[in-house]
Amino acid sequence: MSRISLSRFLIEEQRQHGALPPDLRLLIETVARACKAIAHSVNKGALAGVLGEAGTGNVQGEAQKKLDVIANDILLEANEWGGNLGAMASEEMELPHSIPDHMPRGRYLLMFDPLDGSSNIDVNISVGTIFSVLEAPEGNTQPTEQDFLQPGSRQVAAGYAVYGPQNMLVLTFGQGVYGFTLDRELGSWVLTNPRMQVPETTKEFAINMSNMRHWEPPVRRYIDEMLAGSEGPLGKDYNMRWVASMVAEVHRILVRGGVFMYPKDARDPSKPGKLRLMYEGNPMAFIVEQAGGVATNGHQRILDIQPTGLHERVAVFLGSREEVERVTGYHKA
Ligand SMILES: O=P(O)(O)OC[C@H]1O[C@](O)(COP(=O)(O)O)[C@@H](O)[C@@H]1O
Ligand SMILES: [Mg+2]
Ligand SMILES: [Mg+2]
Repeated sequence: MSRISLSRFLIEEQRQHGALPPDLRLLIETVARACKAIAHSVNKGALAGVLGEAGTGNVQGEAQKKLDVIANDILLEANEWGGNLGAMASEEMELPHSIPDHMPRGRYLLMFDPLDGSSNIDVNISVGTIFSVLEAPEGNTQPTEQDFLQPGSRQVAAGYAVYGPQNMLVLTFGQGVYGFTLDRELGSWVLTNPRMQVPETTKEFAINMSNMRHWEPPVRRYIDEMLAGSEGPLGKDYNMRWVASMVAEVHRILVRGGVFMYPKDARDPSKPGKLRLMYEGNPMAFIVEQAGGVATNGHQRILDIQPTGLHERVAVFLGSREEVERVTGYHKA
């Protein structure tokens, strides 16, 4: 079988669909290279002394793990010299990081969650990287935070890497979703999952059930109905999974279907959810929609939300069409 590397795939994609400008292709290659370096650190774990706390906090008041900081630095360094970016924003940085004057600049804006699911690092469960690419407003060579605040429907590319039993990279440019597996010996990403599709129906859901008492009535109703199984109104038995790494949950849903939820809850009424819109909600919503699934905040399509802040939170319901439409309908009822 002839193997299709990421580089070959990107060049063919450019030729066939014309949807992939050369500078975007190079940007994706740079991010993919950075993810390979992050995979290397994650996979080495204790052998490289990268487990445990960094002893610092991020802008959102969360304690940073060593690997949160390492992954952030790897992405910054790789992309600073890539020549295709105006600025980068990250979960781990309060403000956007502009490309310094002496470095080559480009027209794109890159956002990332350098290490998603960090609570799983020290227990050897899958973690990942999530990224989203926007175009800077035309002619703007010094992008500011304001320039990042575009709805997710304007993303030109999005993807995630999952560092697990296999390291995988999943990408979309708005022409379907493609998955690559890292060949660790050769160091190359190889196309293994062309045209990934989320099955329309499912019997599997993912939610942190320990938050049940804080949920809003539509979410309680939906979960109660699923828990009632074949004796309840939905007429089927459901299974539940909760990895606590959004990348791992979304990857499972892309492979075998399911519905993932992190709803708004009453613990902090000022926040519309736990997950971050710009570098968790939007890229995952773009990927899921491109794979035939649905992604909403319970009320509207995530990709239609007009962001107001770089680290804004969002409620997330995503995955198999039938289930996401059902729970979204309950919010509207
Ligand atoms: O610990 P909880 O409340 O179940 O939250 C788990 C969620 O938090 C996250 O870990 C947030 O990501 P970070 O590790 O990047 O902060 C999601 O990946 C996951 O879905
Ligand atoms: Mg995250
Ligand atoms: Mg993170």
